[in-house]
Formats: sequence, C-alpha cells, structure tokens
Amino acid sequence: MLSFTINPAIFPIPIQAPIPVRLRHLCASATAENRLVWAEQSACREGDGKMDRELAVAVKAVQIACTLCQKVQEALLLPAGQNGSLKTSKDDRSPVTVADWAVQATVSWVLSQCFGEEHTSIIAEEDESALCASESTPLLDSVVSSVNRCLTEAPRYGLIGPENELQRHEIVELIGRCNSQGGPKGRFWVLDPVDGTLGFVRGDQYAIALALIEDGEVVLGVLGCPNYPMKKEWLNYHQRYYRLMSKLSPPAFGAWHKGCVLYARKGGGQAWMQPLLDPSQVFDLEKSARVIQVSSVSDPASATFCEPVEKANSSHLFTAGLVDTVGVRKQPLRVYSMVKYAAVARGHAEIFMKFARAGYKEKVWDHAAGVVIIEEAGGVVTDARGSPLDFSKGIYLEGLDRGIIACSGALLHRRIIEAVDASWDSSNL
Ligand SMILES: Nc1ncnc2c1ncn2[C@@H]1O[C@H](COP(=O)(O)OS(=O)(=O)O)[C@@H](OP(=O)(O)O)[C@H]1O
Ligand SMILES: [Mg+2]
Ligand SMILES: [Mg+2]
Ligand SMILES: [Mg+2]
Repeated sequence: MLSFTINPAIFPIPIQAPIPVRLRHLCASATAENRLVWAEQSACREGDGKMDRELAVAVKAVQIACTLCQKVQEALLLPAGQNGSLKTSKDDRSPVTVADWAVQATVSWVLSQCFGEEHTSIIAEEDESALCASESTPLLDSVVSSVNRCLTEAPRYGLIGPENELQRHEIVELIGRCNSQGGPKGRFWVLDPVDGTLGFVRGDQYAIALALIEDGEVVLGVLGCPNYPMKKEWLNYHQRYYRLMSKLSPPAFGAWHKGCVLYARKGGGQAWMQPLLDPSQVFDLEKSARVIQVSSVSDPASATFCEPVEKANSSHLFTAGLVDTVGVRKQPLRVYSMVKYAAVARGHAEIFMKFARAGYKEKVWDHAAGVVIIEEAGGVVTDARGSPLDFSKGIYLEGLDRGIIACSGALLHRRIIEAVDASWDSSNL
C-alpha cells in the first residue's frame, strides 16, 4: 500500500492514508502549473476496479450535497421573513426548494467535471423552467449562492472546485442538462436532489439519492441521509403519536440526528455507510466507513415496517390490513423519503411498503439508489407481485405491479406477497 500527501496548497489537510494505487485517480484537473491533482478515492473500498471511480465520485458528490442541504434546511427553519425566498411549489403543487435545484446543479457539475460533459447523461427530478421566470430571480440568486458556497468546500471532499464562481446562466444550464430520458441501453446517472421535499421543508427526514443505471440495471447507488437519527426510534420523531407515546421531551434540533451516507455497487456483496463529513472535523472517511446489513429478524411479530408519511402517497389502510394478516404487531414507522430504504438497509426496519393510488407512476429517481443498497445489504426489493423493479423503461418504473415491497429477508417478503395476493381484489387500489 502506498501512502501519499496531497499538495497542501490545494488540500489544506495533508492526507496520509494507505491508498491502494488503483483506488486513486478519482478526478483530476490541470492546475495552473499544469500538475495533475489527484483526489484520493476514499469513498469506496478494495474493489475489482469496475465502478470504483464512479462510486467514489458519487459518494463525494452526495457528501457535499448533504452539507448544502443542511445549510438550506437550517435557513428554511428560521422564523418566516428571515429565510428569504428559499422555496416554492411546482405545477403539480409539490414543493421545490433552493436545495433541490442547488443540489442538482452541484451534482451535475461534479459528474461533468469528473467524467466529461459529453459522457455524462443525467435523469433528475427538477428542471430549470420555474427558475427562469422573471419573478424567480431571488430564488435563482439563492440557488447560485448556495452552489458557489458549497463548491468552495470541494477540496475538503476530495473534489476540485471551479476556478471562478459559477454564474446564473451556468447554473441554469447545469440544472437543465439533467434531462436524459433513460432507456434500455446506455449509462444514465439518476438523481433525486432532495427526496422527501415535504419532510425537508418540515425540518424532518429527507434524502439525496444518486444512482447509476447501465443498460437498464442499477449498477451503483448512494443515499445521503443528513437527518438520520442517532436512535432508530427517532425516525418517527416528528410524528404526533410518537411524541405522545414516547413522552420524550423533544431534543434540541440538531442534537438528535447523526446523519449518514450509504452506498453500494451491484455485485459488490456489501453495502457501506460513512458518517457525514463534518467540515470542522479532520477524519479519514475511508477509515470511518463500515459495512451495513439488513436485520436478521424474520418473525413478523418482532418486525418493524416503514411506509410513507403521506397517505396520499401510499395507502395506510391497505398496509394496515396486510401487516395484520402477516402478524406484524409493531406500530408503523412513518418516515419521509428514501430514508425508509436506508432504515431497512441498516437493519432498523425489516419491511418498507408503498402502495400508491392507481394511475400514479413511480419515478426511477425515487427508488434506484435505495434498491441496490438494500440488495447489497442482503435484502430484497420487488413489486407487489414479486417481480424486480424495471429501470430500463425510461424515467418511470413501467409495469410496476401494484406496489413496492422491500424486505430484510425472503421469508417475510414471501408472506407479504401472499397477503397482497389474498387481499388485492377486495382493496380499492
Ligand atoms: N401522489 C403520490 N403518490 C406516490 N408518490 C408520490 C406522490 N406524490 C409525490 N410522490 C413522490 O413520493 C416522494 C416522496 O415519497 P415519500 O416516501 O417521502 O412520501 S411521503 O412524503 O413520506 O409521504 C416524492 O419525492 P420528492 O418529490 O422527491 O419529495 C414524490 O416524488
Ligand atoms: Mg419532488
Ligand atoms: Mg423523490
Ligand atoms: Mg425530489
């Protein structure tokens, strides 16, 4: 193993870390002295060389996006009037914030810098149209300042920031460039810049989800969960009934969450978790990464299941019937965003189910990263008839049958599929 320091002029913290040579060469750019600056590829472990580079870049991009979101969420939670123009709603009345656009621009920039714009196709949730309206100028200026503030920190994440601040038109172009439609052939990055925006604006759970699809298969996934709590029970923290039942005094905001970044590469056989990079700390992300695994619980009476918070997004009534049939006794964990996938991958829940109303089309960015992480952590994710989710048909999960079921193991999974079969006709989904 070789160790090396990186030019302190670029990286303020000499990084003496045993880095296998092949894991380096993450992302380089010619500097003024025409020297290549290598950012160490600390984000992933020994690998077969395939996907290491993509995974390392993706983890760093999500780490830097987590910091950006934390700053915006704190500002959003300031008393009204102090938080300026940080959010609005889209035509479908769903919320969108400065963080959604700023993360999409930042990740778009990082991927294009590291892999070349011409080689980078991105499917992402947001588009630039709402930003371009004249009345949105304050919003656009907030996005521009968030992105530039975030990218000045790039070297701390082993990335190279832009030589000059990005301008409005560059930010709009970076967001608009994420307009790939996906499909059965080729490579597409899939980004949900803020999943669970509703949870985000409410100061609760949300996730940054980045995945890579190659020829219709999800080959890697990264899930940033900045508000993931220190205690799994607190996943429910902001739910009224939990507070009533738990009689816990609400911990000070920011004192209860730990945050984490989960990642996995298809076929890698393991899923990993890093802590959030805290810019005020100096620690080696590589050393602090650890393997995560799904729970070994298979007895429904001991199992925890999680589902979306909004009953408009998933039928709480139908899942209540299912879990009763299967014998799950615990109250559901209702959690915003793909943090539900993270809870199953970390072994904090055994089941995640989502049964959207008929006609709703699930998007690939709401699931791709979570699916590969749960699978590599030892779990299983299918539709409610037991078929794998199909990521080869563009931006939607076409052909999805009824709902999504993610489980820590085959036994629980089979019992839920059987329960769906037995009760589907009587449901009005
Ligand atoms: N009606 C309906 N049915 C099903 N799903 C919907 C629906 N509306 C929205 N969405 C998508 O769900 C994403 C949020 O999923 P969650 O699991 O966080 O739902 S919930 O907020 O916990 O209820 C949310 O993702 P974000 O927009 O990224 O927050 C939406 O893409
Ligand atoms: Mg949205
Ligand atoms: Mg989403
Ligand atoms: Mg989103």
